[in-house]
Parts: sequence; structure tokens; C-alpha cells
Amino acid sequence: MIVTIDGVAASGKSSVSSGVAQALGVPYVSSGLLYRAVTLLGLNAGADLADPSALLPLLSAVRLEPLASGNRVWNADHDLTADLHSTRVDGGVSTVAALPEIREWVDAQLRALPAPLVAEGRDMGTNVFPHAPHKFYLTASPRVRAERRARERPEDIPAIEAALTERDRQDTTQSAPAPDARIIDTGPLTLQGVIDTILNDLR
Ligand SMILES: Nc1ncnc2c1ncn2[C@@H]1O[C@H](COP(=O)(O)OP(=O)(O)OP(=O)(O)O)[C@@H](O)[C@H]1O
Ligand SMILES: Nc1ccn([C@H]2C[C@H](O)[C@@H](COP(=O)(O)O)O2)c(=O)n1
Repeated sequence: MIVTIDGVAASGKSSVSSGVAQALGVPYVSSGLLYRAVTLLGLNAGADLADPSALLPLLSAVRLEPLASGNRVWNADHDLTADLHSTRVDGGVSTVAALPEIREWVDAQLRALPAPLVAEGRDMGTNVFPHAPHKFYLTASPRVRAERRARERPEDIPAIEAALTERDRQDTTQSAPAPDARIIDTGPLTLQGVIDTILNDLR
């Protein structure tokens, strides 16, 4: 069984997916972390983030570890995870995610993982796992998402809201909900409330 949980930036995808996966006793995979890892490696190498031929050679030893408690991304024996949610990576990741060659690489990593699993991102229900039987799409207003994210970042709420809105704009192409996804506005719900909504639907 595959459950897909897509949604806009900072809508709660990874927290919700982790909770759902732990309740089901299956792994979850965060596709955004792979796009973030490509971005980090590109920035560290001084590569042009719009040039797939400069990025693909950096990826031969990149591996996603789909732990239910929180995914980790490795480059050989170096754990990249702690550096993936920085403002620097946020600023470049949409450029990288727009490259078809990089999307193909990410999709191949995800499709190689054995089911059952919970997959989260933007196009899990539309493109990567279109035949998944259970699909969800999380939304919340930019202000609500910025207020939540401000607890994890040094920037103030208006700056975070502006950056989220810009990233939503840049990611529009791959971020449409699947026609058969259940759309959940997480604004009025607690994190546990969103997890319970999905688990009730699955039951
Ligand atoms: N329903 C909720 N109520 C309150 N806080 C929430 C809720 N859902 C998520 N959060 C909090 O919002 C923040 C962003 O959540 P999370 O990182 O899971 O989002 P995301 O969609 O995976 O983000 P990104 O797109 O940047 O990877 C976290 O601090 C999380 O704990
Ligand atoms: N399936 C996916 C997952 C992610 N992206 C892009 C869009 C985001 O800006 C970036 C980081 O993802 P996040 O950590 O916010 O989930 O990666 C995508 O295009 N497709």
C-alpha cells in the first residue's frame, strides 16, 4: 500500500507523514529532502543550479534513509540532513526542482523503494505514484504556515511568509493536487488533528 501526502511549502507534510507512517508501522519518504540535498551539494560545489550537467555528477553517492521518525539523507558517509532546511537551500531549491533531469533522478530513487510506504512532496499522487489508492493534499494560508515555521527559523514572520509565497509560485507547475486526492485545510487543525483525519479516512 502507498499513501501519498502532497501539499504546499510548510503545510505540515513531513510532520504529518511521519505521524501517519508511525501509526501504520511503515516508513515514510520525503521527496523534498532529495531536492534539497541536490541543492546543497550544488551550492557547496559552486555549481550553476540551473545546469543539470553540473549537478548530476554530484549525486552518485546520495542516499535517502527513510526512517519513520525522520528521514535522513547521506552523501557517502556524510549525513547532510541537518543542513537541508536552511534559508540558503530554500532560496535555490525551486530552481533545481524545475529541472526535468533532476526530477527523473529523484523519481527513480523513490520508485526503487519497497512498499508499503507513505510518500510526501508535491507530485507524489500525480506523477510518482499515480496509482496509489490513498492520496491527500495539505494546504494552509501563507500566514499560518509562516507562523508555524517562525518557531524553527531566525527570520521574522513577514519575511518567512514572503519567501513561502515565492516558493509556492515557483513550484506551481508540479504542485497541483491529484484529482483523486482529499484536500485538507490544516489551518484550523492541530498536527495530531491532521494525522487523525488521515488515519480515520484510511480506516
Ligand atoms: N496542523 C498543524 N498545527 C500546528 N503546527 C503544525 C501543523 N502541521 C505542521 N505544523 C508545524 O509546522 C511546521 C512545518 O511543518 P513541516 O516541516 O512538517 O512542513 P512541510 O510541509 O514538510 O515543510 P517543507 O515544505 O518546508 O518541507 C513544523 O514546525 C510543524 O511542527
Ligand atoms: N515532489 C517534490 C518535492 C519537492 N519539490 C520541490 C519544491 C520545494 O520548493 C522543494 C523542497 O520541498 P519541501 O521540503 O518544501 O517539501 O522541492 C518538488 O518539486 N517536488
